[in-house]
Amino acid sequence: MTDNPEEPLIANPQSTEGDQHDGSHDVEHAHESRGGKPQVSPPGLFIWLLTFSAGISGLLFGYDTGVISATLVSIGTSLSHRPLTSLDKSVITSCTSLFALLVLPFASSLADDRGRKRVVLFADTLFIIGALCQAASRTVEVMVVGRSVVGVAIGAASFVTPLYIAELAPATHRGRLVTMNIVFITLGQVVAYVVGWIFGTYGSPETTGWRWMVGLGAMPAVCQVVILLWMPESPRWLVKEGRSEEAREVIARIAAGDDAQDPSTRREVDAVLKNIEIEVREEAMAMRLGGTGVGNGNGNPVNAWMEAMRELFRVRRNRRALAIACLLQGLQQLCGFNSLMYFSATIFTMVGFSEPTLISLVVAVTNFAFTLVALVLIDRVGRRRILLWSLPFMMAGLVLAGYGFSFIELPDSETSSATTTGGQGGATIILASIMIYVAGYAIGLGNVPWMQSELFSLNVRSVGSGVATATNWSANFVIGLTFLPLMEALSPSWTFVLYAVICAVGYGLIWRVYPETAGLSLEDAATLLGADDWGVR
Ligand SMILES: O[C@H]1[C@H](O)[C@@H](O)[C@H](O)[C@@H](O)[C@H]1O
Repeated sequence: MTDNPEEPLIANPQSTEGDQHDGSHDVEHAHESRGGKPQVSPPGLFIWLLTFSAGISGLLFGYDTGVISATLVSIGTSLSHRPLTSLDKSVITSCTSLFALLVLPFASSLADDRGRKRVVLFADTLFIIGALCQAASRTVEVMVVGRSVVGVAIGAASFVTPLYIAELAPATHRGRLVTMNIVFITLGQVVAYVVGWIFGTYGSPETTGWRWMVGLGAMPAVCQVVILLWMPESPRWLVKEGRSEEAREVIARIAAGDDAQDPSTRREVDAVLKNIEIEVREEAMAMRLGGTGVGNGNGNPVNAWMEAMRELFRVRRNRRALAIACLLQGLQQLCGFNSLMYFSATIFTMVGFSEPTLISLVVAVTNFAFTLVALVLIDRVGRRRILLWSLPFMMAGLVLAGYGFSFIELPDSETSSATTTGGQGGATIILASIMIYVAGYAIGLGNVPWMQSELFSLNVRSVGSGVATATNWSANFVIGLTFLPLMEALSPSWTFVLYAVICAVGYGLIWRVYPETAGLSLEDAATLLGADDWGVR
């Protein structure tokens, strides 16, 4: 379908016409109404339940990344009987991103070998162990071990949850359901900031307050284990494992919101299953012809992973999918958003706000509120368009923040703990511009990169998503490490302008190479990239 350059690339999510002309029907959840007008039924209760249970991983991801800022300022001398040094703080913070990064190759190979759901359960076990380990820690070293275990859990969950949801979701609602995961991440960050503020203000931080903050992370993980035990595996993975009958049952349960006994629903189920089977067969054949072995690594997960990696770089459309996914994930972090997530209290102290932790809640709440807006818009507007619309707001916010900082007079060094002699006007401009920037980020770049799995064809979907997620965590690590030194070396104004320049470069690249994938089936979206113009037209 995608070879036709005249084809509309923003498939109307209210219509399935664009998906049906190649014989492989993408009729998920769409029907002809009496008037002959296609109708899309809302996702059924089951698919919402599934998304909700899978989304708890997002809540844990958000909570554990957000809670560290409050924890660090509450620990006092309760670890190793001494105050934390700057090095302790950096190691405690960054070991999480580092381990999130390191686990990805293993998580993606495990997801292919054992299934998506098992990886989510594996991550939960680690979330629980990591939370308890942190809460019980008496020394900095044990705390670092706890944060690293949580890092492994976050890395595995951040990669497999969007994949699991995308493979279960009907095409017409996929964007919205994957965005639900980001809603949970940003909600987790809001909860972490609120919990941090409550325990920091009203608890006894030096003794137990901070232990509660980190220990509470175990609770959602326990709930998720219980719910997920009743949830099915991804039908696409089941077909790949030769378990088509089980896959049919799952697809039927997903379609049951439309009445499973209805003949048109049964036809839908058959069509969706056939579509997946065709893709799995074609890919196995392509791998054989390409001389990359039998396509399953002869039963050895490491060989299978290596084969999939070779396939990822050998085939043009896979390389392109990878380039786009890594571009978006890298940009999501290099635009500087998480420097606000981790250091907003520091920034607001610097510009002279008296309640910096409360003000920094503005960042988390704006991020959450505009992720909800994205939830409504994403399938209607489309991924490419929403990015091209929101990036200019981010750039404007960053440049304006840079301008606001020019009113603030900082002492010569120590930007992190400085007080300001600047006027109220500068502080207000900075707060308003940061809100514009965060809103733009949450609508586009905060969630679109996580739609990455729809760019890849099935045989490389898991490794491709893994590499792209690794790009995200590497860039996250770099931003966390360089923000404060950059503020000192370049000045706050130029640091924010630098992030604006990165966004501008990203805008150009997205405009050039990122095609619209909204409303397409995962199979069609992956095919789009084979076109000469990268599918952008
Ligand atoms: O999509 C999420 C979300 O935008 C979070 O707020 C951010 O902290 C994460 O780094 C990102 O991956």
